[in-house]
Amino acid sequence: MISVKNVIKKFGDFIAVDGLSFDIKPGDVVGFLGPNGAGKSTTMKILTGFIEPTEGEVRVGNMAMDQSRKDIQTKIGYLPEGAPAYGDMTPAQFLHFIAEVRGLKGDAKHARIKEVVQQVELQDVLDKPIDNLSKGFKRRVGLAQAILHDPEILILDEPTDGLDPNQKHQVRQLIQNLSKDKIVIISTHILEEVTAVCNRVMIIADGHLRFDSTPQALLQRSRFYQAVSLHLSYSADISGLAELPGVEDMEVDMHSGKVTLFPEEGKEIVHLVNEHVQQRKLPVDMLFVEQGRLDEVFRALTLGATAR
Ligand SMILES: Nc1ncnc2c1ncn2[C@@H]1O[C@H](COP(=O)(O)OP(=O)(O)OP(=O)(O)O)[C@@H](O)[C@H]1O
Repeated sequence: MISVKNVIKKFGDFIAVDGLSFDIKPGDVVGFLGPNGAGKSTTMKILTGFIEPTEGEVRVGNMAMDQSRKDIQTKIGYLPEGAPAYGDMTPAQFLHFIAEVRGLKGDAKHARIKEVVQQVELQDVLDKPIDNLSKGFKRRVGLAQAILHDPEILILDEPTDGLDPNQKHQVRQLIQNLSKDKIVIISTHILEEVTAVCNRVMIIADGHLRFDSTPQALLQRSRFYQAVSLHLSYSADISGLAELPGVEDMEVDMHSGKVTLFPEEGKEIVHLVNEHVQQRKLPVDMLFVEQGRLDEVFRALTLGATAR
């Protein structure tokens, strides 16, 4: 369990993190979202003991960060922003070095390195200097060092940044395949990543926590949640759709022929809409229930946050 109480971080007069408090329990895979400069990386650095908060307390289990930093850090794997590494080393050398720092030895060390190299697919670049690798491969080296000692807590600052779509998918699978009693905290700008891998979302803006719940609860805040969209192949009288019980609003895009029906809160309208379409023989070639739009909710929650 990670416990954060009233954490404030100031850089001079500037307040980067402003009174954060939350608990994270084993099994939580937290998506940490926020606009640029919101304080995500700063918070992650505080959670790893990499920098100290100006005020407040971080505890991991029964240990306080300011008293047991080294012991806590043995439990944490951390992928910092940009994945710094020793650029003149090869991934093979770097991972051996990190494995030793993490206390792995002998056969166990070799077996674990081999396993991790396969997991993040580094086989082809093991003997090239890290400096010469592409951004995506550098990121994978960073990820490999973070998971090498199979930590209880994994803190990943934009883990899929710079990866191609296949690698993004693979990293998400890797996170999903981690044992279920770990704590994983991932910062990302990719909103869909959160619904793909996380069971909890925290949104910060201006150093404040603006949202802390499930991805589903985030989607439910969207005006589009459970809305029904349909597409007409040619124009027809659709006025009756807006009159259906449970329909609060209707929007029509004349250009594309797309019609969206917004339900009253908590109402499920798809069956009635479908029935109406059949009865009136409306020329509908596509009809689907919207899942909610994360970008819209994110904007609403972080609106007014200053760019920092
Ligand atoms: N060492 C530092 N000295 C001064 N200001 C800092 C320092 N580190 C971070 N900041 C400032 O604190 C604020 C929060 O930065 P942080 O890197 O935590 O944001 P972030 O949410 O991770 O942003 P991004 O999404 O752009 O990575 C920013 O305004 C940043 O410029």
